[in-house]
Amino acid sequence: MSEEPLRVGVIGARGRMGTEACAAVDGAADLDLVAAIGGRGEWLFPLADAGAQVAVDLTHPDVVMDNVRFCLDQGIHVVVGTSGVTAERLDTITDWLAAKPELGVIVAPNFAIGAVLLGRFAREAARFFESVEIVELHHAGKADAPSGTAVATARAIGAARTEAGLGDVPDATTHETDGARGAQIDGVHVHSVRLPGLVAHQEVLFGTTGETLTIRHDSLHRSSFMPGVLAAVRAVPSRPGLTVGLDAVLGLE
Ligand SMILES: NC(=O)C1=CN([C@@H]2O[C@H](COP(=O)(O)OP(=O)(O)OC[C@H]3O[C@@H](n4cnc5c(N)ncnc54)[C@H](OP(=O)(O)O)[C@@H]3O)[C@@H](O)[C@H]2O)C=CC1
Ligand SMILES: O=C(O)C1=N[C@H](C(=O)O)C[C@H](O)C1
Repeated sequence: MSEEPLRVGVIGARGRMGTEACAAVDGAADLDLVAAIGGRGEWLFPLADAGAQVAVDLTHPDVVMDNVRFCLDQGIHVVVGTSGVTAERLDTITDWLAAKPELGVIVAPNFAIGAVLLGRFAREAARFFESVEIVELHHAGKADAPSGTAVATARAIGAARTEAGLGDVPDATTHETDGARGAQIDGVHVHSVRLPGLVAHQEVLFGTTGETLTIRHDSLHRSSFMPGVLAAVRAVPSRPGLTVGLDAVLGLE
């Protein structure tokens, strides 16, 4: 006897990612798209009314935490793709989950397999190079800068550098225009480019004496994110607690 399809709701269904995610869920035989919450001004109650078991949040950093809270209160597992989920916010979600031990939340800064691999390769390379900078390039409609992926990558590199006992990256700049060196996240300079025509791209540039290593990932279409979205949706009911990143979901840990 075949299992009942998993009932899934998408929050931010009118958006670029939400539209694509609704189509992907709709096209999966083992998933049932039971609610599509368009965006601003729409109540989340249809998620609960439709009996959604998993909600996918693809909205905006300003509202993502309220959405997660709502879903957990309603007993719904959550897959968060929205950026802006800081370390402090992750702690808050962990606190919420303590009262709902049967529920799972997966926070995925990037659903694309290439981006997940880039994160792993960058972490591995970090200890061998005295310098590193990140350049992230996105479409002009992106609300946040730097991207959530770049923030996660910078943090992972910063942690790997600390673990390896590396000091600050060498930087002799003493005369600069504001912003010329980008943002600094955990000691890593991060530069954000916004251009119509782009989708989502990231380069990590490592440098040491006599050599550089550049690791680049390009999402050329939002379809690149969909296998990761579906994998997270399928995995979250059997992953109680908080999961950050897709590594474990994709069997990479
Ligand atoms: N993890 C990943 O792999 C990926 C993550 N993302 C992230 O997903 C998020 C969405 O991206 P994208 O689809 O491009 O963005 P869009 O702007 O295209 O869509 C955002 C959606 O969220 C809704 N929304 C925005 N603000 C609010 C609000 N204040 N209250 C309720 N709903 C709101 C919008 O509604 P309305 O139509 O009314 O404005 C819209 O439905 C971003 O944070 C982005 O960084 C994107 C790509 C991949
Ligand atoms: O807004 C986007 O488009 C993307 N957002 C995520 C991020 O902030 O890292 C993931 C990907 O880069 C696309």
